[in-house]
Amino acid sequence: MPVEPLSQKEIEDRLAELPGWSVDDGRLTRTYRLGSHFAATAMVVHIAQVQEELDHHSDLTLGYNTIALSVHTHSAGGALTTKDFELAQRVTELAQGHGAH
Ligand SMILES: C[C@H](O)[C@H](O)[C@H]1CNC2=NC(N)=NC(=O)C2=N1
Repeated sequence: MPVEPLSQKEIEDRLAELPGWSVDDGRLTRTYRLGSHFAATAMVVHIAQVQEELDHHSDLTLGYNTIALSVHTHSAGGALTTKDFELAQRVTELAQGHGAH
């Protein structure tokens, strides 16, 4: 089912509920720092599981002890949609359990 682009106001309202996330070059983004490379890798796997469940996938970059996410909706021509914010919300929820900040 197609998803509609969010308006600027809707994006700002949703962003206000997601501390640490920002819109950069039209993509919803966030970087996390973890305690070790292995901890960061485990969180990447957990995010990948959620992305498969949601059928919505970010560009996910693993560093030494960092993770960077960047997402927009390909099927909406690269706009931001509720699917991007749903993924960000799920990642925010799981981040706490990984000790990510
Ligand atoms: C066929 C499959 O459902 C689509 O290609 C999904 C997969 N993951 C996706 N991820 C993102 N970020 N945008 C999409 O439009 C998208 N579409």
